[in-house]
Amino acid sequence: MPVDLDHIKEVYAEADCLYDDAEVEAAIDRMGQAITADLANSNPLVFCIMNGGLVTSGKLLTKLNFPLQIDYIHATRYRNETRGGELNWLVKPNTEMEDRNVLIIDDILDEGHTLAAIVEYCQKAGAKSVITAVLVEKKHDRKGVSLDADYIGLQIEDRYIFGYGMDYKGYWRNAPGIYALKGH
Ligand SMILES: O=P(O)(O)OC[C@H]1O[C@H](OP(=O)(O)OP(=O)(O)O)[C@H](O)[C@@H]1O
Ligand code: HPA
Repeated sequence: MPVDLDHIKEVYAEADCLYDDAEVEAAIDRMGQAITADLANSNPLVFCIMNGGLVTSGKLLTKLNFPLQIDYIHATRYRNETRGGELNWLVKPNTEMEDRNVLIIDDILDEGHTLAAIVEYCQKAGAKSVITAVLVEKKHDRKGVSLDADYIGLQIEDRYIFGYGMDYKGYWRNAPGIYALKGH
């Protein structure tokens, strides 16, 4: 079904800004400092989880001023909807991770299924350690798995959010802050 761009624009205009650009940047700075303190000598292999993890990965990686390698994984569970379903692996990792310290970067830990499946995949592929960093963690009691990320930028209330990589119907990943849908 074609997307109604007027609706997409209206959603942005009416959304509540939960964290503005400066607040999100400060959170990414803090994550960068913590990760640097812990991983600077561990030669990590960093996986960006596409698509949502793109913006957080790009911004965070420039704060990690030490030797590391980058690859990506493309897995999706929401497929431009506001409710998740089966995890669909579109691109599995290409870089050998046997005996590597793996750092996974994603935008959001919501019900937890996506991150849990990716962590398990990396562990089975022989990673020495699997460390996780998410820009936001959503607080609610609908967690599908019990999984805490190692680095969390911001805590978010239980609303559907977009911006900084997170989408509403495939749009507004580019929004310069974290916004919640009106009434959700
Ligand atoms: O904790 P969960 O409930 O599993 O949700 C978190 C996942 O959902 C989003 O991905 P999505 O499936 O929307 O794909 P996208 O990254 O392309 O937006 C987000 O980027 C996370 O990867
Ligand atoms: O609240 C959300 N917004 C965007 N993408 C998401 N993926 C899981 N939860 C969300």
